Amino acid sequence: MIRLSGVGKTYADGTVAVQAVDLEVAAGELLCLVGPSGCGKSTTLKMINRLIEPTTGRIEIDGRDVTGEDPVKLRRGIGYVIQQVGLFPHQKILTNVMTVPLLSGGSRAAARARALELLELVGLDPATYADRYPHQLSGGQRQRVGVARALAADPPVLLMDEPFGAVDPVVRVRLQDEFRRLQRDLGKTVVLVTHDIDEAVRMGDRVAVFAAGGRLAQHATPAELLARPADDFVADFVGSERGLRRLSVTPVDPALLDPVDGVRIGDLGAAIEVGATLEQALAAMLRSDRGMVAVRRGPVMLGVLTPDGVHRALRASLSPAEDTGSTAPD
Ligand SMILES: Nc1ncnc2c1ncn2[C@@H]1O[C@H](COP(=O)(O)OP(=O)(O)OP(=O)(O)O)[C@@H](O)[C@H]1O
Repeated sequence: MIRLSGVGKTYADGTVAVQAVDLEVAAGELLCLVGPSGCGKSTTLKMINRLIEPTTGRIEIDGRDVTGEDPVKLRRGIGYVIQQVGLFPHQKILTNVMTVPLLSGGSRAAARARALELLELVGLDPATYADRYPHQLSGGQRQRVGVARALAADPPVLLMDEPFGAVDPVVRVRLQDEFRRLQRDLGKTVVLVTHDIDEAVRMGDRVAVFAAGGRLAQHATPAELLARPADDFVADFVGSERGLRRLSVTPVDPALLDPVDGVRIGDLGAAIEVGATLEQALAAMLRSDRGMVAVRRGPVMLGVLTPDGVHRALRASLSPAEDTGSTAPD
């Protein structure tokens, strides 16, 4: 859906912000751009909606070369969410969300109905919040309005620059989870910039790690990135806790469970649903103080997961080519 081919940006003063980057984002996928300060993440994002013109390369959305399009029209079809939400301070929340549909020529009644629906969708009760002004909201609530406003024109693509940067860690995790659910439900294609590796691996279907000088160091799924960093820079950036982080991005694999037969009911401890991550499985084991946890799909018991099973699941989550530590067949 979005394809960057050899896209680079050198600013007028000679600063190389982005070096020939190749990236693809499939329809409905969420890609996180992550890396240290000044490595070209925002520049890359802004080249997609032509707030910044690339010096080299080509950007396509749905096969259309966007460099040939009218930037204003292009931006109406691409939602944009930034950290300082940029709400109009003297307009009510409802009016703020209605702005884009009105600009696109929709009727007032339709824009209003859509805005009310979106406020509901992002978890802001319209009865309470629609008539408030931005300064009467908390940072997290303003961020939700920013997301509602970006969704108002129903764009297939959303670009987000540190969208949850201004809120405290607890609210941040909640917003991340809620947004991820919303994005999956609505099937939006999202490119999200963050400097936080935890946010990147938590939210991204794929993660692009940028290094100094706008070099794309690695583009991979969170599990691959944490298991096999491409070089020392990425290994350092994902941190020494990457082993632990892998637990939170690796789902429980039903094929790797031990059979439930022969396990005494009293030894089973807690039960988790099959979609859970290994981190949630371990947390359940620790909570129930047992060396295993039952895994079920609805009412059906699939098997039990043990710490050894967790280890096997981590090994199995690597693609065969990457699993250099695997034993040779006998
Ligand atoms: N208008 C400009 N003129 C010259 N250099 C610029 C300009 N805008 C950005 N830069 C430089 O380009 C590089 C990349 O900047 P960019 O904002 O894309 O980085 P970033 O990864 O988003 O950083 P941060 O996480 O700090 O926001 C930086 O070295 C920055 O100083």
